[in-house]
Amino acid sequence: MNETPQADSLAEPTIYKGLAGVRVDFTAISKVNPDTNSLLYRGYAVQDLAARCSFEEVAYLLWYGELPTEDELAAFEDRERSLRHLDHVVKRVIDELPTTAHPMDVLRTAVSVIGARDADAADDSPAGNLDKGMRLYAQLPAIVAYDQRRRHGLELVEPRDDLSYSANFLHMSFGDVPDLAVVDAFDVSMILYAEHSFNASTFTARVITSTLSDLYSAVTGAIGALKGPLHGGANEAVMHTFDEIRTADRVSGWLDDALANKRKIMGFGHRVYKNGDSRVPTMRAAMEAMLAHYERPDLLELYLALEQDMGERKNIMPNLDYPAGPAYHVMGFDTETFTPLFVASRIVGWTAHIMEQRAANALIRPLSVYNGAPERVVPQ
Ligand SMILES: CC(=O)SCCNC(=O)CCNC(=O)[C@H](O)C(C)(C)COP(=O)(O)OP(=O)(O)OC[C@H]1O[C@@H](n2cnc3c(N)ncnc32)[C@H](O)[C@@H]1OP(=O)(O)O
Ligand SMILES: O=C([O-])CC(=O)C(=O)O
Repeated sequence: MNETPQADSLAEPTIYKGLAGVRVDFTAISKVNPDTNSLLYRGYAVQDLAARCSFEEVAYLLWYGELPTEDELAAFEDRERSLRHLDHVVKRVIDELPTTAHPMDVLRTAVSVIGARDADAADDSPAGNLDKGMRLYAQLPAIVAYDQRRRHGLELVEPRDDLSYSANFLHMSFGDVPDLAVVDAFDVSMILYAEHSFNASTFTARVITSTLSDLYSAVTGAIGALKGPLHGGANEAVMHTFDEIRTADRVSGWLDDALANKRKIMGFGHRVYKNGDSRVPTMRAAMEAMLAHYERPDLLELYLALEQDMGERKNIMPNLDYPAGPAYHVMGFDTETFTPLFVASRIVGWTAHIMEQRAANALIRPLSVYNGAPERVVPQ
């Protein structure tokens, strides 16, 4: 595991397909430990942060390296609340897009527009990047909420500056603030999704940053990487799976077919965790609270049946997207909005990594082994 590709003999190079098991850099932002099934953000266990902190405190922690004092938190919250309004040009551009466009494409486009309108887009100083990160963190909820509403023929709901990040996100999405239990469960999901070391989308952001490109370019690339169903797109795919299966008694037959057809079961498995995802117990508790709150025992039955059957047949455990999908569903989000919710949270982790990469940069450019046609002569 400590061997690097460079250590291989030139005669017989080893291919690290998918970069599996390769360590490409240090990071001080989070530690994923598959041996202990644990995840630390800046040294703090994620389940403790979810139990005791708000998403705002966790965002501050990931960016600044320490939890905020009371005064620091108040100033941070004030700043976030002051930046919540959807830019009118971004709204106009979104209005030009078909309502059939996938919300991840809308979000990617919106970030591009914000970047192209930022006169300081090229300022990649730590302060400049922190400022851009803060603006995106504050504005992505308005974009996600508005896009969902317009797809349902509903008007934009303006943000409220007397509400927390999560309460305001839900208010902009649904036009009212749900019970505190729902706000808390949503906040927990934001905390759990915020950061996960060198996952594919974060690595994409770091690759783009390594060329000295700007933060907006890195974030649009990361959104593209997160969209795929092997990564963030899995939370959406989990709900499609549930829609397909419909009831718990159909799980076994459905799984027979799916596995016989070599389908990947969305929301299960992980590149790093092989004995269960550190975040699942916390998200599962939040999801169970939501299924009880919205009186959906049928969905819990289906959830448990598929989890059990996958465990027994394949010994593959759920990842964070598995409990997040049904939780977002009962909260009232449409399925296509699930991965944009992931983006709204992960913007914090991505931008922390962009700043870390920028502070100790090396161009990311691995090697490949050519296996195409032998050298030949171009016909005259
Ligand atoms: C927040 C996140 O991004 S978490 C990840 C979200 N993604 C998903 O939920 C998509 C479904 N899961 C998967 O496709 C995979 O588990 C991944 C992509 C997440 C991880 O993949 P890898 O580390 O490359 O594992 P790999 O694909 O090599 O799997 C090893 C074996 O388990 C099988 N396997 C892994 N996950 C699954 C799954 N979800 N369903 C069925 N089989 C699976 C593979 O088919 C493979 O079997 P084989 O050896 O017989 O070919
Ligand atoms: O770490 C990964 O490969 C995927 C993941 O769980 C995440 O990005 O949250």
